[in-house]
Amino acid sequence: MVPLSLKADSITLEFKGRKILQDVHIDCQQGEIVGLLGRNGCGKSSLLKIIFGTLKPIYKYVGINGEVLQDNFSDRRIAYLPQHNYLPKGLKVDEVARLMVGQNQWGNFERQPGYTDYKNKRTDQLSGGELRRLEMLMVLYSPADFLLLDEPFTHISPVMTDWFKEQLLEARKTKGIIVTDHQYLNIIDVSDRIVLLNNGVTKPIVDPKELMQYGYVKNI
Ligand SMILES: Nc1ncnc2c1ncn2[C@@H]1O[C@H](COP(=O)(O)OP(=O)(O)OP(=O)(O)O)[C@@H](O)[C@H]1O
Repeated sequence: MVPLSLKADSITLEFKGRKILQDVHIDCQQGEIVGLLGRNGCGKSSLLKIIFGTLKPIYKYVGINGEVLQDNFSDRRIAYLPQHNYLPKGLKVDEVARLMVGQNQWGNFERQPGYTDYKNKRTDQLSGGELRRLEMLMVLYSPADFLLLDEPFTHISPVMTDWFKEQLLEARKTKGIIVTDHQYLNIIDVSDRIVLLNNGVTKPIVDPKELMQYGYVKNI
């Protein structure tokens, strides 16, 4: 089967006349992990929100295999993990999981300790890290073909980081993933290729040492 291809192109974003993204391009194939790096405030979260459809830019093209997508959150072809916790407080974990997890993924999802340990609780009874792990699991096991993950490594402990990298590689078997985080070594470790967002445009990074030339890291 030919892998699906997500393409975002010509993305231009301004906030109150300040240009954030200038004709940005990024793409991702089913079966690959693309790591998105960039300094604070360069527009990484905005770019993911635009691809997902919750932020309206001046111009965008977002498509899968040439089919233009508008509000990707409504047809669930793309799933998005926002930078901050997204599950409202007071929801029953098992009920919200059944809404978010893909039917064909449920069997694998319901065996995950990140779900079984908390399935009889409410979202406000979990710690920040427990909630983050649950939110990540729900996105990873969603029915979407493509995942956009904003800072999944932030706020989770080292052992959880290793667990999450394994989960990402498992999800990659059937999905395409764009992931951003300032824990750049984890991003480099888990990604098939790296894209740097710098001065409003994306640049492919072939050698991690280029990240020094662009001033993203001092040493690598
Ligand atoms: N709703 C908004 N109104 C005005 N400016 C905004 C808005 N959202 C974001 N910005 C600005 O746009 C720029 C890009 O923000 P964005 O959150 O996309 O950056 P980021 O690369 O994800 O940053 P970080 O790595 O710090 O999370 C920042 O300068 C931010 O202050």
